[in-house]
Amino acid sequence: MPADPTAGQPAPHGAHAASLDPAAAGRAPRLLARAALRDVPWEVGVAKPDPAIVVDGVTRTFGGLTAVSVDHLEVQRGGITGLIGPNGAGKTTLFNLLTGFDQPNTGSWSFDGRPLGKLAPHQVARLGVVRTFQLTKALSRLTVLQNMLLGAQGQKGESFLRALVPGTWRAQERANTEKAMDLLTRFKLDRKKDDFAGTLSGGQRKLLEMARALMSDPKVVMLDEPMAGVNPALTQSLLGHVKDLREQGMTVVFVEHDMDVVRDISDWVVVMAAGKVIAEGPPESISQNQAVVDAYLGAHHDAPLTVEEEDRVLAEAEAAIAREENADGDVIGSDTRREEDR
Ligand SMILES: Nc1ncnc2c1ncn2[C@@H]1O[C@H](COP(=O)(O)OP(=O)(O)OP(=O)(O)O)[C@@H](O)[C@H]1O
Repeated sequence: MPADPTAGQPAPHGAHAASLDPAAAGRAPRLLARAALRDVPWEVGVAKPDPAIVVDGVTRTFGGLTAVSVDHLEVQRGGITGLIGPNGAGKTTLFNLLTGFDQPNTGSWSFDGRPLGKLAPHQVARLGVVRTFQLTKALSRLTVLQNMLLGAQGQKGESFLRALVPGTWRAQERANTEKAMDLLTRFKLDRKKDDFAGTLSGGQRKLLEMARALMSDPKVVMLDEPMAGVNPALTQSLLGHVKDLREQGMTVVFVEHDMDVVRDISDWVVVMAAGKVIAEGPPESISQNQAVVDAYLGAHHDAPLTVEEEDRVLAEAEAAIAREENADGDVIGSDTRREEDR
């Protein structure tokens, strides 16, 4: 736990009590984000010094299943927040709700103090919150460049009056194309600009989707499993791009299953299980958290066990076997089970 006297005491929700450490001024955004969160207690629903997104009482049920039930969650501005949890924990559903792709049964949430509930995805995007999808939504029959231009905000050509003044939208179109090409160059997709998106590899599509999300100059970028299905060479490049977003002052929330990736890039980690937030804290706090270990083991662990988890599971199995041996004295039978366990 942090060496902070208030640790263990939940800060009042929505409080902007702590300000950025003045000594941190002039530091890199990564260090600023870490410094801002340094003294935040590792508690579910804890207030952040400068929250960009605040979620209150959001629930979403499908029939009898509660997919999301989040009492209170704050996302620190300018940091990278990793959202993790076993399969079916409610991560994607929460993303869908926060970005207007789904509607909750109850609850509210805001960005920069502005309520976002009931807004359509394009309205949420216009306010500066954009997302990518677990399965990429790049339109295969459009070229890479056309996909990028679809991501641009405020297409002046769409307005009837402006369409009467072609010069206005031509200038806008030129500016958008220039911006798209800059982004494509940054994401090393510029040479593919005229290829159909459908011909790109899985990893290149992920890059395209991230680049397209940036066309609208977002303030918050929500990435749903940006690394899934991406080959190792592109993973490094994608990771670099996610870190870049923070360097440019954006707030990033991303869903990820690979704990090495989560540890590498997150300033803060939020863990969901069965729709609820069950833990939050810096990456180093998460693997020690019993509720998190239990949630993953309960979900039959879709990711490889850590060495500590493996040791714990083996120790528990050995203790159970020893108990059985003591109970019925059937040493030979137990030894057989022991072999099977190995
Ligand atoms: N449209 C839907 N209709 C019915 N049930 C749904 C729907 N969408 C999600 N669910 C259920 O809600 C729960 C949460 O799903 P969700 O996809 O949000 O989990 P997740 O944490 O993103 O999982 P994963 O890591 O596997 O992507 C799951 O039990 C899922 O089956």
